[in-house]
Amino acid sequence: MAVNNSQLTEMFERVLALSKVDNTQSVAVLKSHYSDARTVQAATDAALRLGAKVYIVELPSFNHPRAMGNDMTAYCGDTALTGNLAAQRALEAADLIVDTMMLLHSPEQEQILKTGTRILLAVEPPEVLARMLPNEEDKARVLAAAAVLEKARIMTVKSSAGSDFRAPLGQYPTVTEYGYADEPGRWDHWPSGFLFTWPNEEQAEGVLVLDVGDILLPFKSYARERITLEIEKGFVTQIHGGFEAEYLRDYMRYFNDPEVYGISHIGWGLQPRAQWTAMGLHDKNDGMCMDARAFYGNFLFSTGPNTEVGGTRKTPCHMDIALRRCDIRVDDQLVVAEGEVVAPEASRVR
Ligand SMILES: O=c1ccc(O)c[nH]1
Ligand SMILES: [Fe+2]
Repeated sequence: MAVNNSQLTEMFERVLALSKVDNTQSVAVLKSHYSDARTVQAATDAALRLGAKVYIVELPSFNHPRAMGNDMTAYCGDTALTGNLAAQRALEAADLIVDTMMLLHSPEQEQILKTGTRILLAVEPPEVLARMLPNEEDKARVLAAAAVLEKARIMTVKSSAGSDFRAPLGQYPTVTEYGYADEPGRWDHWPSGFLFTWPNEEQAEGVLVLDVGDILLPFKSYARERITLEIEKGFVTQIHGGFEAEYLRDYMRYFNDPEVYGISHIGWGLQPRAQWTAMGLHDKNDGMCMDARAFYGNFLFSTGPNTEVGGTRKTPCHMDIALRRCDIRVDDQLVVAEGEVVAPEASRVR
C-alpha cells in the first residue's frame, strides 16, 4: 500500500500543528542522502502551509568504518553532524527541527535541545507514519503513565519465561514519546507512544529472558529460541542460549567497548496502533521499526548509551529489545500484567 503525497503533507500539517508550528515559527528540515524525499517534501510543504519560515539543512553522508547494516540505531553517537559546528548553529537557530536523518543518542542532539529548539524525528516509511498518526489521546495516555513512573523508586520485571529484573530509579528523568514536539526543548519521535527512564547507574540487577517472539533491534529479528541475560551492577555480564545468544554476544563483543553492556532505557509500550507482527512484513532497510518499540504492553529495554539523559556512556552499540508477556511493576503498582496494560487507568486504551 502507499500513502500519496497529498495525504502525507496533510498528516505532516496535523503533526506540525500539534508541535505548535505557526507563522511565528522557523522550521529546519534536516536531511541526508538516505532521507525519504517524500517525507522531506511533505514536511517542507506542511510547515509552509502553516505559515512558518522553512529551511533545509542537508549534511553529506557519514559512514563510520566499524558501522554494520543500514539501521539508523545500529551505530549511535557519531553522526553527519558531529564536529560540524556551523551546521549545528544553523539547526539551533530553528524553533523546530524535523529530523529525517537521525540525531538520536548523539551529544549534539542534547546540545541543540538545550537551546530550546524542539526536534521531531521522522524516519519511518510514510505508511508507518500514517498507521501511527499521533493524537492527543496518545499524549494523555503516555503522560498518565509518566506521572506514575517519574515518582517511582524501583521498576521490577518478571515473566513466566523466567525474567526477574530489578532497577532502582530516581537518578534519571522519565522520557515520554507521544509523537509530536510541542514544548520548548522537547524531542519526540513520530511514530511512537511509549515511555522510559534509565536505571540508577550500576544498580540494575537480575535476569532478563528473551522468549520466543521477543524482538531484537537493530537485528530486526524475532527470537526463535530463548536468550538469557544476566545483569549485575547495571551491566549485562552473561548472555546464555543457543545460536541467537552467540550472535548477540558476538555482535556486542565486536564493538570492543565495555560500555555496550550497560543497561540503557527501560520502559513499556502504550501504542495500540503499533503491531508486534509489523516487523515481519517490512524489509530491514525500510526504517527502524518503531512498531517493536511502541507496541501496547511491551517491556522495552535497551543497552548502551545514556547521553540522552546527561550520562557519560557514549557507546555506538545500542540494542533495543522488546519483550512480550511481562509483569512490570513500578514501586508496588502493577502497570503491565503479562503484556496487558493494567494501570494507571488513564494510560489504558478504552
Ligand atoms: O524512538 C526511539 C527510537 C530509538 C530509541 O532507541 C529510542 N526511542
Ligand atoms: Fe533505544
